[in-house]
Amino acid sequence: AGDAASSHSQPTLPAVPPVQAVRPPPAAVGGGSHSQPSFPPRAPVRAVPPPAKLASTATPGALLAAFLAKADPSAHLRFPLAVSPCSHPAVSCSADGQITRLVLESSGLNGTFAPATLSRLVELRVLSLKSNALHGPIPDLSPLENLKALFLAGNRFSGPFPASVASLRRLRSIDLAGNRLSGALPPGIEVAFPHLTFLRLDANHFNGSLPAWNQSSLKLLNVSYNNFSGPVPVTPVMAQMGAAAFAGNPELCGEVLRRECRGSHLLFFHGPGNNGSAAPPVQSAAATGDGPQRDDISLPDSSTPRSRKLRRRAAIAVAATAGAFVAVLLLCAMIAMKRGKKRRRPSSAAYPSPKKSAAMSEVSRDNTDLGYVECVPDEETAAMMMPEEKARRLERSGCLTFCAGEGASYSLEQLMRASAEVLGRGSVGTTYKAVLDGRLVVIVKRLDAAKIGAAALEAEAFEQNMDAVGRLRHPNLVSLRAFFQAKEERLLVYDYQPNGSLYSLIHGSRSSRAKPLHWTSCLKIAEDIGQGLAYIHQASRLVHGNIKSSNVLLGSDFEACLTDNCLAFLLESSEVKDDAAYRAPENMKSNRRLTPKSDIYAFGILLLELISGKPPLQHSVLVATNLQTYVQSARDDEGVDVERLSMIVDIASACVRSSPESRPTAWQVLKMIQEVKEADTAGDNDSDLTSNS
Ligand SMILES: Nc1ncnc2c1ncn2[C@@H]1O[C@H](COP(=O)(O)OP(=O)(O)OP(=O)(O)O)[C@@H](O)[C@H]1O
Repeated sequence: AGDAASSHSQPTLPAVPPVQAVRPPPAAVGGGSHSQPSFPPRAPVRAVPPPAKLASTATPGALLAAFLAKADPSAHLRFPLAVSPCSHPAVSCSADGQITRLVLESSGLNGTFAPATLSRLVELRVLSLKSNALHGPIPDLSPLENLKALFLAGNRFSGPFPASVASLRRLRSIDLAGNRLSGALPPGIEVAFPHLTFLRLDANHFNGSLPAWNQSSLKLLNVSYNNFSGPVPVTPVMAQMGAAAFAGNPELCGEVLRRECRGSHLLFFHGPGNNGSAAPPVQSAAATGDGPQRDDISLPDSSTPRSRKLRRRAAIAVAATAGAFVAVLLLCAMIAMKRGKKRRRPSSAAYPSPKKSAAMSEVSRDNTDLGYVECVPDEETAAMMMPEEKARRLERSGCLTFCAGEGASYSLEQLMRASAEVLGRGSVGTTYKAVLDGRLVVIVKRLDAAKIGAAALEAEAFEQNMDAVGRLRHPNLVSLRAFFQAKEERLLVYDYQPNGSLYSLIHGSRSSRAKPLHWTSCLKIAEDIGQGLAYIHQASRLVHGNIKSSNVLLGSDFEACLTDNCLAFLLESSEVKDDAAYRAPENMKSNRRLTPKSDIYAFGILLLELISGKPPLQHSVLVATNLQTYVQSARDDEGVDVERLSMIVDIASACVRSSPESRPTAWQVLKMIQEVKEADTAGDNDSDLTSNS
């Protein structure tokens, strides 16, 4: 139990049940069985000797009582100390009755942490006193040599980083966030914990320089909102954490923060050899053969010093991205998930108990009407655990939202370990393929603020838009599963579509003289896209805004699915750059005022591309082209029924009319395509179905 609970992810800590008025049995003082079923309502809850008088052979129960006497002076936590503490769910014990785990989170402890009390529970593996109001210094904990997880976050502890903690070499998880600890970190702390996986020191008053942590085991580090100064050491591990891990320290500088240090050069990590750890595995799509092989996603050639430098920067940037992603997720792990859109915390606890989190996830899994599960916005939590001026500095921050009807289908730990691979860079950001625990594959789109208007990234607007997009569920749409919103991060998580894009299918591996796709495949794909588009327009009254062959992906059954759905709002204030061929004439100059009729125009262009196998036609070329001849000449070796082919060309022609008002609706387009398809299926010309196979 100790090992499991010592992992860095909060939910592994056992739940603390609601505090009940539990009273000891009349004759159970000093003993008691582990399976004591109930306690008669009599006798005082605690009769505790002061710590100074504790015998060196004091029992675990007596030590715990001594701790509670100071930590809970009003004795509102009615802990059944007269019997063995092992019977309490907050406590785990070894076979010989030694306490190995003590979790007293959000328990209203508002006194001090008395020395020589819990620190004498030498078999402790896990100690969590999170989200109380304990004050004063953290006492000497050096006897706790077996301790693996120490969670003291969200209290009011003051004084320096406890030197005794630095002597606990078995520690893997340390969370001291949200206290009033101050001063410099003890020298050598970067090598004090060989197995460290999780270290949170954020929202304290620490100062001095940052140590160069570089344990390959370290998955989360957060020192934000302190007063650290000087360069952030660019070890591979620290570079992975991303800028958010160091934010809120005005005097910090260096490459990781993209802030030049006064009087010195920016720091760069100069490759393996500096303790040897490597950045997370990131490959270009071209390297793996997965996704379109486009020039713009490859890193610079490494043959020149400049390109090596660029490559290094790119690697650090990608590593930082992955780190930021992980940091955002872990930040969310510290925060309770709440049902629905409720925003205010009902309790004053800075952190939820693991039990609450687990219960929330259960609810969200079971309740598909829920819409989505939302984290408590970070600043609210921060406001409860941080001094006011820090709370003011902390704007809206990390929040994970699962979309319509989704429970958390992957754990934070899985996400933390996910490896990321760049698939490409599109109009709104960079797309990654992330593999969780080597099994679950998701697509993560990291939005690029430089490509997107600031207005679209405004937190409320972004959330509203993504909420609407996240509700779209249709077999021909790639589902948005979750989105993340942090101060400087916007991440979208989609289902992974394993069979590439329609762009690759039509143009990718084919030579310029290759034939277009099989006629029946064309009809099926056209119908699929039409279904997805009609759903968007009709069911949600949204606009797709970016219909093109690279935004049609093929699912596991080769069904065509529209992706990047309804992200037009992200591009409203950006310049029109790419894919002009799909742009309706009325939208040529501006991304504003995209309408369903803009989508219909793009669909018409896509339809022509699909059935001709040729690149999309620019509007100027289109108006001067006889589309019937254009398409028929592309398919003249197929023996496709000319009448049906001409019907599809007619549908496309209607879609690309110059006047938006004269274009059909998505439902009309779909219906017309289905009529052609039905005629084809029931048709008299079976040879159509075997041509071009
Ligand atoms: N859900 C997904 N499943 C599998 N591959 C995907 C998924 N989403 C995107 N991709 C792949 O990632 C590549 C990059 O996608 P991205 O959306 O960033 O660029 P794009 O589609 O070329 O441009 P734009 O952003 O303008 O739509 C795509 O070419 C596609 O092959």
